Amino acid sequence: MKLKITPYPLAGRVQAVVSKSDVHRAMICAALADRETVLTTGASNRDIEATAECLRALGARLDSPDGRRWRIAPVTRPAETGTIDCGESGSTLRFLLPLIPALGLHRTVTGSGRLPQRPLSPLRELLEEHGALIGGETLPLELSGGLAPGRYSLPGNVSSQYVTGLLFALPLLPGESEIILTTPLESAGYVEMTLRTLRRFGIRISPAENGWRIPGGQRYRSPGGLSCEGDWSNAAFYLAAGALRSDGGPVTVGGLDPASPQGDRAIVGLLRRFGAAVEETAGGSVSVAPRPLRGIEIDASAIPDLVPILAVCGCAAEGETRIFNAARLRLKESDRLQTVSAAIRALGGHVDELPDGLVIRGGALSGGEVDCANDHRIVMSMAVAAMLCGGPVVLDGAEACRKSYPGFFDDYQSLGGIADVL
Ligand SMILES: O=C(O)C1=C[C@@H](OP(=O)(O)O)[C@@H](O)[C@H](O)C1
Ligand SMILES: C=C(OP(=O)(O)O)C(=O)O
Repeated sequence: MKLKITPYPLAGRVQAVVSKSDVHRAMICAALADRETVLTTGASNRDIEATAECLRALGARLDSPDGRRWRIAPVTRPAETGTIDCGESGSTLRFLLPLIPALGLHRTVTGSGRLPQRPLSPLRELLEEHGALIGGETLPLELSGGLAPGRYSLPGNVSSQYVTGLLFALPLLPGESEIILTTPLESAGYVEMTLRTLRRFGIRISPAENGWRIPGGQRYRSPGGLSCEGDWSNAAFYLAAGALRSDGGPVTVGGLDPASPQGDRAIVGLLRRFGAAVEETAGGSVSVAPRPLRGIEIDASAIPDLVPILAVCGCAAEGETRIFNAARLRLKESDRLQTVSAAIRALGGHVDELPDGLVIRGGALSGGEVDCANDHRIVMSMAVAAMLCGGPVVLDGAEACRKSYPGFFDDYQSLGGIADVL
């Protein structure tokens, strides 16, 4: 779908959508638990649907009678074989892969879009070392065998999703296991989210030197009901929009927990460092109003998903914005260092692509057509970048926002944005 955006300053209030990261974790724990769980999530998205479908294929029962809550009955007697389709969701794939051998199941695991190209080593090798049998070079993979408790050593800078996947599976094994990180952990907030959800389901995990110790033989215990939290990653698009034009804003996003373990909460401090006026209220709202912005240096190791929108902020800031420690961005739904650079250039901006980062020079944007590369975060960041353009912007492939935020353009229009299907 091609969408034409007519530049207009956004202002007003929207409610945060649910964090898909929080929902994936809660759904998986609920599917492993001792009794039914009701999750309150609000509206769903493609990635959440992918996890739900995969958990069904593992033998859990999930239904969402009102589209805002999920009733999840745990895996009881799973079928011997079957296929689990992770769609385009990297989290779903990396979180569920270790569970298949841990539960002693035989499954074909598949996925689409860029997922087959996204890395699975060293998770795959670790699982094979510990007894899993994995057939196929890339997706679809055939998994069987079992998983033995023990020492799981892996680097911390490829994807934190590997660590999360192991943290779900290892408590189910008959003996104690350890996860040892051989390099410092990036995206650490996501592992904090995992540990918090595991605690809510009664799973004990203790920190150890460079990793965690995981007692075996544990049972997931359902808390009965659980509410998933608002998404700082997607809120960041609209919070940034509040800062970008002197004749726009303020933009307020409600439903955000200031104490959330989500690393992307860092958007508040980053927008302040750019120079924006940011106000947080006790009720969980954040309001951002424009001020003159200046370029800053940003270490992206803990906040990979913020990079596309931070690059757009860089376009609106005076001077240079440098984003570093972002090599992992090449392994997402698109090679985001390349696709963000190409998109900003297509709109007339100035950006240099480095092996592990971006340098953006602020200045006026003209407008133009952007290939969104089937990447939701490119769609949403460039819809916001359109506010900075002198002429219209055409987003080619705007439907990719369904991966995490299907209502993105409804909210865009409620803030005054002008988006027309071509
Ligand atoms: O655990 C999660 O929910 C996620 C972890 C991050 O990935 P990496 O750890 O691979 O950076 C992030 O980019 C992704 O959108 C969601
Ligand atoms: C990288 C992302 O998700 P995933 O890895 O789950 O596909 C994302 O949402 O930006």
